[in-house]
Amino acid sequence: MLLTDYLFNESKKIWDEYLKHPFIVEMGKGTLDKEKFRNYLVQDYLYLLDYAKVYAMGLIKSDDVNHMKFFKDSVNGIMEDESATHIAYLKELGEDIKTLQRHKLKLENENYTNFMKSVALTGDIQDLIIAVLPCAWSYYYIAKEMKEIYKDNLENNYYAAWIDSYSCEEYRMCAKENIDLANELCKNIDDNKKEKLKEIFIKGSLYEMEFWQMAYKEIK
Ligand SMILES: Cc1ncc(CN)c(N)n1
Repeated sequence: MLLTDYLFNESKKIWDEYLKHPFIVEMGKGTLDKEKFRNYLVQDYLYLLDYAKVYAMGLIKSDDVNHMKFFKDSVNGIMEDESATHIAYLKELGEDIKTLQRHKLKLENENYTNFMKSVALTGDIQDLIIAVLPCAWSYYYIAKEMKEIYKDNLENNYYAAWIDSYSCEEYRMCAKENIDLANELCKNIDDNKKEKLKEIFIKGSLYEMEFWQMAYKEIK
C-alpha cells in the first residue's frame, strides 16, 4: 500500500469532519458571514507566507534537482497563484492589501505554522513533506467534495471562486505532485519511521481542523 493511502485511511475521520464544519457548510450554501470570511482570508494570507517558507526549507534540504525545482515552483505557486485568490477577495471586501502583513497571527494559526516550521528545521526531508501534505491535499479534498455536494447552489454563490480555486485541475495537480513526492521520498522507510510520519500527518490534519474552528469562532 502507498504510504499516502495509509495516511489517508488513518486520518479520514478527521477529514470527513472538515466537510461537516459550519465554516465549510456555510460556504457551500453561500450563507457564511462575509466578515468571518474576510478575517479568515487575512489569517490565511499570513499562513501562506509561513507555508511558503517551509517549502523554501524543502529546497534547501533537497539534493535532487527535480525535488529542488518542485519546492521552488511550490513557493512561487503559493506566493503568486494561491495568494491571488485571497487578494482578489480581500480587495473586494475593502481590505487594504498594502498593510496585510501588519495583522497579527491568531494563536491557532501561529501554533500550526510553528509546528510546520519546527518539523522543517529539525526533521529530515521526509518529515517536512509529510508536515505540509495535509495542507494542499485536504484543501483539494474539501473543495472537490463541496463542488459535488453543493453543485445546485454554486451559480450565485459568493464563495464559488474560492471553491473553484481549490478544486480546479491546476490545484488537483498541485495536490497530486505533493502526494507523489511524499511517496517517492518515503519509499524505503521502516515501521518506526512510518509511525513517526503518521503522527506528523495526523497532527497536521488536526491543526487544519483548529484553523477552521478559529475562522468560525472568530474571537478577535
Ligand atoms: C490553513 C490552510 N491550510 C491549507 C491551505 C491550502 N494551501 C491553506 N490555504 N490554508
